[in-house]
Amino acid sequence: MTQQVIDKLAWIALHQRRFLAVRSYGKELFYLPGGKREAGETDQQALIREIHEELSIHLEPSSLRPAGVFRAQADGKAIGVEVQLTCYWATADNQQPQASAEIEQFEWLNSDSSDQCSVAAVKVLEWLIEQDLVD
Ligand SMILES: Nc1nc2c([nH]c(=O)n2[C@H]2C[C@H](O)[C@@H](COP(=O)(O)OP(=O)(O)OP(=O)(O)O)O2)c(=O)[nH]1
Repeated sequence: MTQQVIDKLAWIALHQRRFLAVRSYGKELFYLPGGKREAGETDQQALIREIHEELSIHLEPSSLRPAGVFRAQADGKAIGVEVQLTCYWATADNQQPQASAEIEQFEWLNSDSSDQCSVAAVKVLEWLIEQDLVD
């Protein structure tokens, strides 16, 4: 059996020991913002495009730094289909996030909200707690 992995990029944004999470229309759980590469895109280009589409925020290209890679069961997919989140730190320009495109809601979450997050997002959250970056 071939194992299916959905490869995605994600942005870890922190504010007052909370992390930024988004929920798409029609979905129950919150995700880390980000998405899949399009043909020919670098990680940087894909992440900047996705974050602009989802939150109307422009990430500064030179600020992107790898944070970690996290893999878990993909929300809403058949058992065994996994999502791999290649996560980056990045500085945004001065804008506040605005939910746009497919995003219905964004929230700054902490560990109290892990039951509202996808398994992959919880993995990132657990790592942020270990690093003492989120409460
Ligand atoms: N960006 C992101 N995606 C996540 C997280 N957790 C998680 O399970 N996913 C999953 C949800 C989907 O099963 C999978 C692919 O998401 P997607 O939005 O690119 O794809 P989709 O299957 O919903 O839609 P499509 O693009 O194939 O039309 O990624 C997360 O924290 N962040």
